[in-house]
Amino acid sequence: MAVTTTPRRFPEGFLWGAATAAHQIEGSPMADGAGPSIWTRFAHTPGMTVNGDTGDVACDHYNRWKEDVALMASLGLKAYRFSVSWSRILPEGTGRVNQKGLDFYSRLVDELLSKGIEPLLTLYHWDLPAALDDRGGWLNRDIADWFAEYGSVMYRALDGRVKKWVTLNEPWVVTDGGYLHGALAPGHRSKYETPIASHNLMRAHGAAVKAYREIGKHEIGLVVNIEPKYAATESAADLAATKRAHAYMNEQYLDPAILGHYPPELKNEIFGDAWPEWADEDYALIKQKLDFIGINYYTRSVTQATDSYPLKAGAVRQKLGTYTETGWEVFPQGLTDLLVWAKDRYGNIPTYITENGAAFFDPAVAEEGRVRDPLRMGYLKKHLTAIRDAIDQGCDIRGYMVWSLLDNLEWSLGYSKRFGIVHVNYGTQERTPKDSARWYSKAIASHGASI
Ligand SMILES: CO[C@H](O)c1c[n+]2c([nH]1)[C@H](O)[C@@H](O)[C@H](O)[C@H]2CO
Repeated sequence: MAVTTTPRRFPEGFLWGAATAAHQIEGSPMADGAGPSIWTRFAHTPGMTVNGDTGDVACDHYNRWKEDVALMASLGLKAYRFSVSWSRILPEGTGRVNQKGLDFYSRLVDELLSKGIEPLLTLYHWDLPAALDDRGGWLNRDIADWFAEYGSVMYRALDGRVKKWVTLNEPWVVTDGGYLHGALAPGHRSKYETPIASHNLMRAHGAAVKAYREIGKHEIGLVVNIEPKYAATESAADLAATKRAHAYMNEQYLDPAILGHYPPELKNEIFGDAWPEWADEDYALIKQKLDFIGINYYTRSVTQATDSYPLKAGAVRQKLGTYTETGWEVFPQGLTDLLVWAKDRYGNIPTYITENGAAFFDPAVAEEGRVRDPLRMGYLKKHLTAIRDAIDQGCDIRGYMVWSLLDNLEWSLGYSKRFGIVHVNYGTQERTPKDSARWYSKAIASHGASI
C-alpha cells in the first residue's frame, strides 16, 4: 500500500517526544563519583572511534541539563526519552550506590515534570559499567541479578515520577556490534560469545521486569531495533537469506520476550554448534508481561544471499534509493509494514516509536541563526505519515520519539554524524534548533495535522 500524503491528526494522547542516551550527550563520565563504563574505555582505545572522539565532553548535558529541559519545553515536547548511566549509580556495577549520580537523574526528572514533559527512562543504553565487564559482563549469567539490582535502585528512587521504564535499548545492536563484529564496545568478535551475551541480555531484561513488578506501580517495556527485510530476488537463496536476516534481527528478541521461544533459524541456520541449549527456567524468566514495546526504526534492507559470517545475508544498495549520511535507505513504507507485522505476530501490544531520525549533512548555522535541514524534515514527515498509516491499519501506536533531540556522539562514528533536530556547536556548546525542530514543534502543536 502506498504511503498516503493526506495530513491527518494522531490519536488523542499520542505522546510526542525526542530521545537521547546518556553516553551520547552527558559528558563528564567520571564526575561526582561515577565509575567508568565500557564506552569510556572503548573510546579511549586508539582506533576505536572516528577521530578518536570520546564522550568526555559530548553535549555537556551533565552540566547543561536545565537549559536542555528548557529547550525541550520551548519546542513543545510532551515527552523525553533518556537513559541512565549505570556506572553513575553503581560505580562498581553492584553494591555501593553513588547518591550524587542518583541525584543528577532525580533533578532531571523533576525539571522535566515541572515543564509538563513526561520522562521515559531507559535503564541500559549500551554503557555497561567497566567493573562488570571485568567480571565477564554480558557473558556472565550473574548479570541478570546485577541488572535487576540496578533497576531496583532506580525503581525505588524514581518510580511514580517516572511512569514509563525501558529495560534495554536494542539488545541486537549490543550483541551484533559488541560481540560479533566488534564495532561497538566491548569490541569482541566471537560467533560463540554472541548467543551467550544475547541470551543473558534477555535474562537480565526478564529479571529487571520481575523486579519492577515487585517495586514499581507503572509501566515497563523493551526497546528493539527492527528493520524489514525484503528479498532482492525470488531465488531460493535470496529468500532463505531474507528469512535468516529477519529471524536474526527482527524476531530474535521480541519472540522470547513475548512468545517464550527463539526463532529456530538462530540455531539451525545461523549459529549451529555455537547456539547453546537453554534451560526452561531461562525462557520463563525472559517471558515477562510487557506494558509496551518500543520500536526503533531507521531503514529497510533489501536482502540477498552473501558469504557474510555467520548470517550469510547482506543488503543490496538500491540504485534509485535515497540514502542518509549513515548509508541507510530512506524507506518509510518499511515502517508501516513492520508495525503491521509486529501487531499481527505479537498481538498489538501498545507500541512507541522510541527512535526514528536521520543523519544528513547539515549546513552551518546561518547568520540569522537558522540551520536549514530540509532532508531531515522530509524524512520525519514521511515516517510520521507511515505511522499514521499503520494506526489506520489497527496498530496501537502510542507515541513517537524523534532521534535525536541534540546532535551527539554517534558511538564509533564520533561526532561525524548529526542526527539532532537541534544543532550543537561542540566548541561553544551552543544549541540552535534546526528547521526540523521548528517543523516538529508545529506537528506536535497540531497533533499531527500540520504534517
Ligand atoms: C542500526 O540502527 C539502529 O536502530 C539504531 C540507530 N541508532 C540507535 N540504534 C541507537 O539507539 C542510538 O544510540 C543511535 O545514536 C541511533 C543512530 O544511529
